[in-house]
Amino acid sequence: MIYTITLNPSVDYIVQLDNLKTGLVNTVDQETKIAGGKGVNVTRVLKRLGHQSTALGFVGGFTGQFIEKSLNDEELSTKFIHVEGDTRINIKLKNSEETEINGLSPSISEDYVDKLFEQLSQTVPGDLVVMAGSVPASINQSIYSRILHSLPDGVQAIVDTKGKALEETLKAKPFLVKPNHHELGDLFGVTVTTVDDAVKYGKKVQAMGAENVIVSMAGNGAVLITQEDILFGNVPVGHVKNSVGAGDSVVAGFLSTYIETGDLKEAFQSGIAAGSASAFSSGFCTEEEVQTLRKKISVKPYDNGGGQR
Ligand SMILES: Nc1ncnc2c1ncn2[C@@H]1O[C@H](COP(=O)(O)OP(=O)(O)O)[C@@H](O)[C@H]1O
Ligand SMILES: O=P(O)(O)OC[C@H]1O[C@](O)(COP(=O)(O)O)[C@@H](O)[C@@H]1O
Repeated sequence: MIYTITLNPSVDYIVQLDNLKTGLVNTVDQETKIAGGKGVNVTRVLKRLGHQSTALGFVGGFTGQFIEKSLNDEELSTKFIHVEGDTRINIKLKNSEETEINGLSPSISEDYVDKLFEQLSQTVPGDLVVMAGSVPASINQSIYSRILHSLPDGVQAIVDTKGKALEETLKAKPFLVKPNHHELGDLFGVTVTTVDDAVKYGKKVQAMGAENVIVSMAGNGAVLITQEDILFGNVPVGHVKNSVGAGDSVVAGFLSTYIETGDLKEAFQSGIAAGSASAFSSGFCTEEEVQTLRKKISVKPYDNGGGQR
């Protein structure tokens, strides 16, 4: 079984507003409301790539109902824990740049966290757990690490988070983490701009405990650091329509091929393809789009001396 955990899901309110005038009344040009949050998006994309998973996490209020209904309409399996308060709304404002305003999550009491641990006690060796997204302020930032320690041997865990939650997670030795270059830089108080930087700081993340590390660098390619190799993959050229969920698609694309082949390099290639396919579409990637883009990506050993900067 595959489980995704979204402690902090969201209703993503994605608006196109080409000519924003601050301090005045604006009317959006286009809008979409979508059930989001990192683990939720991983469950969604996994299904598109032919893999069933169950979305776990906390939802509450009218926004929580919207998320559950949307996912059930998409025939995705969910076992959310219902909390008091409204699940947050995240505004994604698109014009010549993308501005994000993420809402506050509801307060989640320890009883609900205990319920999540109860659900996870059902996991068995061979299962995969994806923990993705921020940790609500009311929950200790070490929760992913606690979850990792609670899982039976033989359950592999992928963690996609940032800041303190990422730092804490590494101590519990996850199978894979996927920071983007901003999140990687923030962890060390530096700016990561080049592939060399991504490799340098990605290796530090590995030394801090992650077995494998993917550093995604938006349009500048991605790096995979495994126990044996350091690989670089280009991203295909295309028009980015909506990058919300592109990183989550990398995780889903990777996982989907990893389950099928057990091959990290193949999985990495699919991850990039899924990320770009989602970025190039107004919603999320389809399997066909991923297969098409996959052929345009070459994954090569990172060459310290050569032209991948
Ligand atoms: N300009 C782009 N061209 C092609 N692919 C892109 C572009 N921007 C993002 N992507 C795809 O989305 C993935 C994730 O983007 P990134 O910005 O690194 O992460 P996140 O969405 O987590 O912030 C990239 O690895 C790539 O596959
Ligand atoms: O939990 P966080 O880190 O605040 O992120 C939540 C946001 O990330 C998303 O999952 C999108 O993530 P990516 O663009 O990185 O794939 C949105 O659906 C959501 O609004």
